[in-house]
Amino acid sequence: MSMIAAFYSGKSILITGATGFLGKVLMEKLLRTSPDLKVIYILVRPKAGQTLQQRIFQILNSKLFEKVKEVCPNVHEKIRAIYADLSQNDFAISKEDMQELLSCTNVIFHCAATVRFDDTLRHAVQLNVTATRQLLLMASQMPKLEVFIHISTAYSNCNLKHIDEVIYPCPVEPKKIIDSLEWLDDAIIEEIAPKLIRDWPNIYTYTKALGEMVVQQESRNLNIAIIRPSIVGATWQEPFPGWVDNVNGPNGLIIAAGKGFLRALKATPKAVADLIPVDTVVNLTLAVGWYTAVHRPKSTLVYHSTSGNFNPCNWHKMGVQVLATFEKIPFERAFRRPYANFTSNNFTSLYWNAVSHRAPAIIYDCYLRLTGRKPRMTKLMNQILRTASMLEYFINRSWEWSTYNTEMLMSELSPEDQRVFNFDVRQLNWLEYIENYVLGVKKYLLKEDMAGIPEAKQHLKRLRNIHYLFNTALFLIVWRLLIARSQMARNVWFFIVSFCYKFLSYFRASSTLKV
Ligand SMILES: CCCCCCCCCCCCCCCCCCCCCCCCCCCCCC(=O)SCCNC(=O)CCNC(=O)[C@H](O)C(C)(C)COP(=O)(O)OP(=O)(O)OC[C@H]1O[C@@H](n2cnc3c(N)ncnc32)[C@H](O)[C@@H]1OP(=O)(O)O
Ligand SMILES: NC(=O)C1=CN([C@@H]2O[C@H](COP(=O)(O)OP(=O)(O)OC[C@H]3O[C@@H](n4cnc5c(N)ncnc54)[C@H](OP(=O)(O)O)[C@@H]3O)[C@@H](O)[C@H]2O)C=CC1
Repeated sequence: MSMIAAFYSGKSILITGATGFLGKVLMEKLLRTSPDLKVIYILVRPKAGQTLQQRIFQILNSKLFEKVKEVCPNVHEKIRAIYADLSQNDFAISKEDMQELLSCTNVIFHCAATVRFDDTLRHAVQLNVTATRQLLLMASQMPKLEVFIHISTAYSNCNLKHIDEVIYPCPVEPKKIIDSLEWLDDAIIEEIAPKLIRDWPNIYTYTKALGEMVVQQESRNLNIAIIRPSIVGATWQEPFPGWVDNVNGPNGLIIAAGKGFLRALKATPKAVADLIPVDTVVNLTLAVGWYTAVHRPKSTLVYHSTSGNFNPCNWHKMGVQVLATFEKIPFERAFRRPYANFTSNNFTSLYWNAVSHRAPAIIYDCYLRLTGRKPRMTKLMNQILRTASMLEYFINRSWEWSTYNTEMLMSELSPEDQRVFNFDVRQLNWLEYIENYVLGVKKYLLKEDMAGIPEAKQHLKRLRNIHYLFNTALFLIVWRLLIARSQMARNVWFFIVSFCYKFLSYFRASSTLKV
């Protein structure tokens, strides 16, 4: 019997960010392993013209939840969606709902955040810092609360090289920042933002660091733990391999590379690609929830959910495997054949951007214009290059994350829990994982059918022929221009032609002799 699963049985669990990538997998695993939990409260806002109910209906009827329905047929009854906007005062939750949450909640998983690297400082602080403080305040008024789990990121201290499982202080107190945002206007905030974030690469990682500090300062006598995942990727095993549902992190770049838009990346091939499957993060999160509630550690423990020091893989290996998978399982209607180049040199990177990215986009847009269609490739390419440049910081460095707490927890689990809530990435086979990942991107993000693979392969062959034809034509044109202008080029040309002629004559003569 799993002790972790038993712990969540009968519990009322509050999840923020349940409609996000991590939140959905967390909700799925909870329902599948503890189908007799009492209720999962999820704080949701209406979005993209959908009501709360429509959003939940769509999530629960997605492929991700198919297995859950076998063990928990009344899954809809287990989820109680509560209208909330985390950027508002009191989360804009109604009085009745708030009362219910305060009196019933046993466990909190705080996953909600803005993960955009380029968000405004005001919005990122509202979501990643103020909302965390507000949730902690709510938690302190919950008499039945046993544990509060805060999801942070392994990159919250990415301005350091070696990162321990401790909360590091930020140069400016979060409270001071929250207070000043109340009276400063947006223009001034954006002006001071670079000075505040100092050596953090973006507002996201900086505000996640502030969020952790808030957790430490406002923890009162709450039973809290922090999880720090690195780059969260598609599912490894559960509920099935390769599930992924947004374009964040590597996903968008995998699409761009598979469709042949992105053919070079400013990356350090030997740097560690610290990817961690989302189901591994969820298993660790649930195990930490159980451990913290049952063992009540004296201080707030931080757990790193990273792969680098258990089972390292570098960007070169990952890139090669991604490309190999594109050969086997190509994406449909690629713009160019997937090809790749990692370079850490600025000049080479500029060269590849011009030759491999911008020039083909401009040529294609000219073709669209000439055929009376609207040009779109340059805009798309700019978007992809902007995204790639935002992620560059993370693919050109390696970090060392200590994992004492994560390893301690692993040793505390029963063999059954180690199996059901496996977060041991030493067992992960990268080649297999990446293949499933790319397949998942094709199936669940691009919604492409496997039956289209032969046609996609044909399309790539056609692209290869066009590529050869284009290169040959380009070579001949350049050469013709050179010959017309330079005596030296003419001499070289006559030398090559006479050499080939002599070689062929010799070959013909020797084959005639043999006969
Ligand atoms: C030595 C030789 C070796 C050879 C080997 C071969 C090498 C191969 C080289 C080339 C090929 C590459 C192959 C790929 C293989 C592996 C991939 C490696 C990449 C790994 C990247 C790792 C990055 C890790 C970062 C981790 C940081 C910390 C993790 C976290 O804690 S949180 C989660 C991270 N958060 C995010 O990822 C959010 C990032 N996104 C943003 O901040 C923003 O979206 C933005 C990028 C700033 C863009 O903002 P905009 O306002 O301009 O646009 P908007 O958001 O409105 O979106 C516009 C449209 O673009 C789409 N889009 C958004 N994000 C992405 C994306 N990441 N990729 C692609 N497309 C994206 C979006 O959907 C919109 O589309 P539309 O709706 O159709 O308009
Ligand atoms: N993905 C990754 O690579 C990593 C993620 N993390 C952390 O994991 C956690 C989850 O990330 P992930 O699932 O990837 O992110 P997503 O962007 O997929 O999900 C974010 C969630 O937060 C919710 N949210 C955002 N703003 C509000 C708001 N104003 N009111 C209510 N809900 C809101 C979103 O709701 P809605 O659907 O309505 O937008 C969504 O459910 C975050 O704390 C993140 O920092 C850490 C390391 C890596």
